[in-house]
Parts: sequence; structure tokens; C-alpha cells
Amino acid sequence: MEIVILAVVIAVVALGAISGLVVSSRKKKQLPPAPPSSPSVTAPPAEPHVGEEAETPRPEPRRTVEEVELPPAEAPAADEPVVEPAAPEAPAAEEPRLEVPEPTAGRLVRLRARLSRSQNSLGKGLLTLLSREHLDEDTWEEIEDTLLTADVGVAPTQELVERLRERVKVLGTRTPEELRALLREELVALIGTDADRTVHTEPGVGVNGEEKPGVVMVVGVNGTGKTTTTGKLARVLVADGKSVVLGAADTFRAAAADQLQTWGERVGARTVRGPEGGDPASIAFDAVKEGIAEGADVVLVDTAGRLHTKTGLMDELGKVKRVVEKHGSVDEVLLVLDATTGQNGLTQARVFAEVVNITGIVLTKLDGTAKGGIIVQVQRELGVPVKLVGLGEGPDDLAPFEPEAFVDALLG
Ligand SMILES: Nc1nc2c(ncn2[C@@H]2O[C@H](COP(=O)(O)OP(=O)(O)OP(=O)(O)O)[C@@H](O)[C@H]2O)c(=O)[nH]1
Repeated sequence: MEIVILAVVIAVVALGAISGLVVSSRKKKQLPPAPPSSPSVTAPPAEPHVGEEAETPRPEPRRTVEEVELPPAEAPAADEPVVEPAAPEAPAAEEPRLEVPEPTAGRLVRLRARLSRSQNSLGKGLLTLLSREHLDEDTWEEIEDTLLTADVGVAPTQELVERLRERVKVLGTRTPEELRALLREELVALIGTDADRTVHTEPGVGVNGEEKPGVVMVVGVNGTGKTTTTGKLARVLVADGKSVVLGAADTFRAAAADQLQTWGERVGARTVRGPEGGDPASIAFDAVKEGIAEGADVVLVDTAGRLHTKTGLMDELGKVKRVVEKHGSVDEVLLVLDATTGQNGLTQARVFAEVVNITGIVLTKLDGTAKGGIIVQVQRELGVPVKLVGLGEGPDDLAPFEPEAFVDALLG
């Protein structure tokens, strides 16, 4: 009897030891090996770390249930699933690192140094002249010249000088602070604060009742910074949390599509492009079509700025707009003007306005000119507000235009 009891005890102990081995072996198989360079001291060593799951499992010795030779009765329950290591996943293709554009709000304030450097003669020059003890006719003439040199334009200059004369007379003795406030008020009024300077990119309803992204067409002469501005605008929109599709409809200049695509890739915006010399209207059409299909927030269409003839260019622009409108409305047509070209820019603006309904102006290269007064002239000429200003070649050097911040930068 004792022998029987002893035999049973030995059998139980032996079975216990064997099943313990199996459990610990199976536990080990469920956990991926600790990474060789795992620096974590707080996490238990066997815990998976972020990123490990995506790795291809490394080979490890496996002991199967069969190999431990358990008697059938003592084997793990048949209905218990055998844990197999996860199928090796293909290593993730290396994603290009996306840039995070600077926030849009307050860009003009951040970039004000660029403005004050180039616009000193306008803001500070006017302030110095107005601060003279005797404001004689010669001084008023100098004030007028300063405004004209800064491209404010004849009619706006005369209006401003008249207002200043009146107000300075009423003021009598003037402190520098009073003069500054007065000049600020008049310059802001000249630029205007009532206009809607929002770049409209809200989604709308397409012709088939589907949700359509906001559509923005960017037009302007070559060299004004059109493609660069389209790329920078994509960054502004991405910074505001929107998804963007770019349409490279400038098929006249071979490198324009590559240039645009590079801008897009840096912030994760896809570029729809066609063959060199292809039909820009069909590329623009496809860009909006794809924007609708993938539920993008905004489609930005860059257009050509130069063709063999002016009539050819204008016909093409009109066609691009009409063809895009087969999907639904174009929400913004932004005209890009180079601030350094002065009157030439105004002539361009007139020509473009004849073919497409310009809804906003982007004034580029304001960092490189003392002629910021062109803002006043171009707005009057077209009856369209300046919505964005370019203040440098850097990717985030495009700012929403705010009259008060602009005038503050001028006055230093
Ligand atoms: N300083 C300065 N340079 C700018 C600004 N905006 C654009 N540029 C530069 O102007 C040059 C022309 O820019 P693009 O975007 O190629 O001009 P574009 O000719 O209108 O574009 P395409 O019609 O495609 O040829 C580039 O060297 C830009 O970096 C700006 O606000 N300030």
C-alpha cells in the first residue's frame, strides 16, 4: 500500500514539474525578445516597447507541446488555442519626414522686422517729417513725395495729406505719441479694415450634390512668386489643420510641376500633374476630381504665368476656371503680384482682372522693397483686398495681411 501511495506521489510531482515547464515555455513564446538596446528602466524587461511590434520577429528556439512528450491526458486542453507568434510583418517603408509649418496666426507680427527694414522711409520717414516744429509747405511737399515714392498713388496720397493737414491743425501742439497715433489711424484707414481678407477655402457642394473641397486658383505673371506662393499657401492651410491637394496646371514651364510637388511633399500634400505641355484645364479638372474623391479640404491650382502670347495665356486661364467649375464653384482666385515691380504690377493686375474674377491679392517680396504703398493702389485699382503678403524666401514667410500689424511695423 505504501509503495502504491509513494508511486502516486512521485507521479503527481513528476507531472507537476512537466506541466510547469510547458507553461513557462509557452509564456516565453508569447513575449517578443527584449530589444537589445531597450533603455527603459521602469518597464519590466519582457514588456514590448513602442515600435517593436512592427519589427520582423527574430528566430528563437521553440519547444512545441509534442516535444515535451506529455501523456495525452495531461496535455493542455485541446480547445485551448496554441499561441503562434504573429506572422512577420513587412518592415514599414521609410516614410518621408513631414515638416510642421509655423502656425498662421501672428505671422505678420513675427515677420515685422522684415517689413520695418524695407519700409523705414515710409513709416518712420513720415513720422519724422510730421514731427518738425514748423509744418510749412515744403514739409507737406516732402510728405507727399515720401508717399508717392512708396507707390501709394497720386489720389490716395492727396487724400491722406489733406486729412493729416486738417487733423494736425486741430491738434495744435503735438506730442510724438499723439502724432504717431494720428498717423497710424490715417494709414490704417487708407488701407481699410472693412474688407474681408479671409482666403476662402471652406468646402462646398459639388454639381452632383457631393461635398467639394474649397478650390483656390493662383494666377499671376511668371517670376512674381506664384508657384512659391502656392507652396507656401499649402503650408498655411496645413498649419491650420487642413488637407490639401495641389494641381500643377502650369505646364508651360517644365520645372514648375516639380517645384510644386517638392513643396507639397514637405507637408504631405499630393500633387496632381500631367505631361509637360499638356492641357492645364484637364490637370486642374483632375486635381479637383481627386480632391473630391479623397475628401480633401482644399485644392490649390497653380497656373501658368507666361505663354507665347498674352491672348493665349488669358484664354487658357479663362478655360481653366470654366473647366474646374464643372465640378462646382472656384472659391478664390488669388492674383500674385511682385511688390518690387510697382506700376508694372498694376498693369498686370488690370489684364488678369479682365479674364478672371480676382477675389484676393497676394503681394510678394514686400521684404525687398520700400514700396509697400502699392497695397493701397492695387486694392483701389481692382476693388479687391490684399489677403496675403510674402515677406521672404523661407517656407513660412507668407503671412495673412492685417492692416494694423502692417502699419505698426511701418511705424516701428
Ligand atoms: N524675397 C522674397 N522672394 C520671394 C518671395 N516670394 C517668392 N520669392 C522668390 O521669387 C522667385 C520666383 O518665385 P517662383 O515661385 O518661381 O515664381 P513664378 O515664376 O511666379 O512661378 P512660375 O510661374 O511657376 O514660374 C523665387 O526665387 C522665390 O523664392 C518673397 O515674398 N520674398
